[in-house]
Amino acid sequence: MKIAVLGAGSWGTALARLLARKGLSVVLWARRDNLAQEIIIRRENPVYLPGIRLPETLKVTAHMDQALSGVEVIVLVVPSHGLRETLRIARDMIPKGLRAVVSATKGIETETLKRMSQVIEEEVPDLAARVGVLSGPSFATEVAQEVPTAVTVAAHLPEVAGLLQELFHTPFFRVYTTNDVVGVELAGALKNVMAIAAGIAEGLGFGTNTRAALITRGLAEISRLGLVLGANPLTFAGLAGLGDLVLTCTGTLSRNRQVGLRLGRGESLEAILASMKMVAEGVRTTKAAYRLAKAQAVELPITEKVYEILYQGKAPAQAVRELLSREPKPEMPHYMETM
Ligand SMILES: NC(=O)C1=CN([C@@H]2O[C@H](COP(=O)(O)OP(=O)(O)OC[C@H]3O[C@@H](n4cnc5c(N)ncnc54)[C@H](OP(=O)(O)O)[C@@H]3O)[C@@H](O)[C@H]2O)C=CC1
Ligand SMILES: O=C(CO)COP(=O)(O)O
Repeated sequence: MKIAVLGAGSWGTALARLLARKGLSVVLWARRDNLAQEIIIRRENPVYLPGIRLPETLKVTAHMDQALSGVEVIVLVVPSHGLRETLRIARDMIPKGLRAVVSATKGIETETLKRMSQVIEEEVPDLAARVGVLSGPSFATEVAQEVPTAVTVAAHLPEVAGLLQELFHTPFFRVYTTNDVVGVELAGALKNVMAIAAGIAEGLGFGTNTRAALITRGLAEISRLGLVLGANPLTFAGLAGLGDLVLTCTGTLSRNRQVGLRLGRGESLEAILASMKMVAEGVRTTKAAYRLAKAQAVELPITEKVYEILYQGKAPAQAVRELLSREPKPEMPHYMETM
């Protein structure tokens, strides 16, 4: 089976490596030819996944027609703000016999408030039935080091989920399936907002109590919005939900948590972003989540404070004071209380 991985950042490179190591025929598409050439010559992605040797069999190109020629599965791993543009380049070259397209991107489009699978369905309607989503706690570097990892694949059709499960499964990469596409996508996107919040708390010098509170109340917030948008609430207790939330709020490898950490220590967002080569999806997702919450009239207090810090210049310490001085309330919504 031939597979195209579109996006030669850390995650695209790690997933392409995983698939190629399984003996599959894999082409990695980079949008810049100089990066593609560097990867081919060095057998390593020096910009996004340094120090990881890539298999000789892995093909790399910056030409979309070459990447998509004869493929049966497409893996989309460009940042969320580049997905629509990438699909527009690719759509006329997608072979008729494509069996599945899977998004490994974690984000929500800021302008349209659409999830990545919705963007795919909109840009390439013929593929709507064959869309899947891969998400869960999985730092690219650790996957490339073959550290035991478990993730979730979501698809509306069981045969698509099954195909993708078999495709990605390895002795170190365990893949579960679900049909809750909405829940898995929202969980993967929104945890990045909470990772920024957890980083801010750490940057301000708070401790593990604060982090645990943010993870738990963050999960409540994600579930609240997810429920309104049609997700299965149990998804948020799974790998794409709690699993990824814990990973990104605690893991030093998280770029979103790093952004928060530096904000909490007093750096400006502009300076932080200017110094980063890699994407921190949570910065854009905060704006999307804030807008979604307003549109759906759902209360997201942590997201709202992260939004004010990122986009309205609020001082992190002031945001924390405001968060804590909100009116006391029950932990669970009334309809979930047993007495
Ligand atoms: N890294 C990780 O551990 C994980 C990441 N993800 C998700 O995967 C997605 C990709 O992230 P990741 O690989 O880490 O990102 P990186 O920051 O490592 O790399 C970004 C890649 O996307 C390319 N790119 C940037 N802007 C565009 C655009 N507008 N159109 C097309 N390509 C573009 C970059 O190319 P160029 O060099 O030319 O700028 C680069 O190849 C994100 O949604 C992320 O949340 C999910 C799980 C794990
Ligand atoms: O999504 C991720 C791990 O599951 C990666 O998180 P960061 O983008 O914060 O590094």
